[in-house]
Amino acid sequence: MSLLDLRDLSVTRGAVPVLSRISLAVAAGEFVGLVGPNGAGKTTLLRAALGLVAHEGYASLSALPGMARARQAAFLPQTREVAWPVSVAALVGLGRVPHGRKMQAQDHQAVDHALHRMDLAEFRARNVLELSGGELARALIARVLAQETPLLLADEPVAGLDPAHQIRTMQVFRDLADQGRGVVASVHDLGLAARHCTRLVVLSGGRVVADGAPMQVLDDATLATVFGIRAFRAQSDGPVLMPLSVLP
Ligand SMILES: Nc1ncnc2c1ncn2[C@@H]1O[C@H](COP(=O)(O)OP(=O)(O)OP(=O)(O)O)[C@@H](O)[C@H]1O
Repeated sequence: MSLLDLRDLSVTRGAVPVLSRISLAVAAGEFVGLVGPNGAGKTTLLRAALGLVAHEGYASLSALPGMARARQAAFLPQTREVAWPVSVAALVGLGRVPHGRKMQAQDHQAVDHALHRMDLAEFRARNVLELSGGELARALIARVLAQETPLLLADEPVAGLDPAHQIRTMQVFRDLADQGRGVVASVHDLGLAARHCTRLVVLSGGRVVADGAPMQVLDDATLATVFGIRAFRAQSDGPVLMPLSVLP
């Protein structure tokens, strides 16, 4: 069964087509990495899939009423601004709002679990306005984890995290997929994407230009034509891909 179904999804900004007839289904058990150069349409695709951007075509989530959609899919936006001086635990607890009741034991458990997964247990009482950029990014990821939805959509979740927390976050997402949930995340680091995702979708110029197993998708031709780079490949406890140089 698909957790997300997009059919002929198109978005136009002004007179400019930003997404052109994207068809994509995401099943339980998949961790889909959305990769592509700056401006390829990754953010627009995630937002249109959620119905946050006017679009043509069909997006299964956008057809749902707000609260039902928030119980089906959690969304981590690219911007990480928090305006209120609340505790980390209170921020993460906002992930429980779609479950629509006063916080109960299972809600507190979900918050604790999310804090632990993002290595934030010691920060739970800290004012979010006093976190570093990476700590705040992790707190916002914890919030979407606490939402405990079948599907998680994340826009550049590992940007700004240190290497250990990048790997840990990608592993958390992979674990969610392995446990039968679905994750779609835009990722610029092709090495992390190749290593942790079960599937990569390559966007370029608002179109899907490749879709499949990570190391097959990131072949020399795609790296050259879409990203303008060449890369080193190896195997070491899984696939290794290291961008090496920009092609002339
Ligand atoms: N409100 C807007 N008005 C006009 N053009 C827009 C608007 N929002 C986005 N675009 C354009 O749509 C295209 C896709 O933008 P989008 O943010 O989806 O790309 P992206 O793949 O997420 O890029 P990045 O990797 O830089 O975050 C870009 O060319 C961008 O300039």
